[in-house]
Amino acid sequence: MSFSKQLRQEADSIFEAIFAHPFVRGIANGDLQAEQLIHYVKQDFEYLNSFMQIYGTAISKCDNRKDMQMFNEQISFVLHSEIHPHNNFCEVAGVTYEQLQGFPLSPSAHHYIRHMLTVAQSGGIPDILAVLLPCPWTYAEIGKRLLEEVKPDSSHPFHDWIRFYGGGSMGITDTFCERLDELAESLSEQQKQKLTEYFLISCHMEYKFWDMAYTLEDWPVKIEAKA
Ligand SMILES: Cc1ncc(CN)c(N)n1
Repeated sequence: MSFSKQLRQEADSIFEAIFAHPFVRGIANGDLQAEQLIHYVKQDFEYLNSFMQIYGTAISKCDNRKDMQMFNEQISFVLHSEIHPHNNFCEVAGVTYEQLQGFPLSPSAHHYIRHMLTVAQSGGIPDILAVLLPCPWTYAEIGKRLLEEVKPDSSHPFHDWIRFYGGGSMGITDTFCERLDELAESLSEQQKQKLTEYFLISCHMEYKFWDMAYTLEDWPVKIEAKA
């Protein structure tokens, strides 16, 4: 079995928990509250900014143009395409996208971003692929499942979101998996164990990110903004 298939198998219970999470069920049923959508977009805007910076770190560590191109194309995807699902949530919540930008991170978003940044700064390309993969992978599978289950028409509030993530092929997930499998061939079992740990923590953090949005997670003590 390929290394990426092993990763997917090890993470299966986390993927299933994500599919069953009330925020994901809320996308299927179209019954999320405006504040939950707003909290999600505020946090995800910052998350995707950091994600692009991590792609930049990955590019600085590449030793060939093919890998550089792979990461570079993903920066463009986030900048120019991944705004559509955010706009879908904003429209349903009745706010503009611009109103939701520049907010501080909530604990789970902070934790997830710091996890990816630490691995990206200390590791090489295999480490970076392992820590980033749950982001496209879980969303592609959520999208596919919801597309099959809901078969949303244009009257479904999250029609655009579901079609965006579920409509394509596995796209970048397959590309990242293929590259990771190639690189894993020359890694020791110990190194692969470390990559597995990075991957599983990111999967757990994908779950926590949905939970953060659903519960409107915030820091336990409020600090008054300075005048
Ligand atoms: C937290 C999170 N994970 C994944 C995705 C999909 N790129 C996202 N927008 N946000």
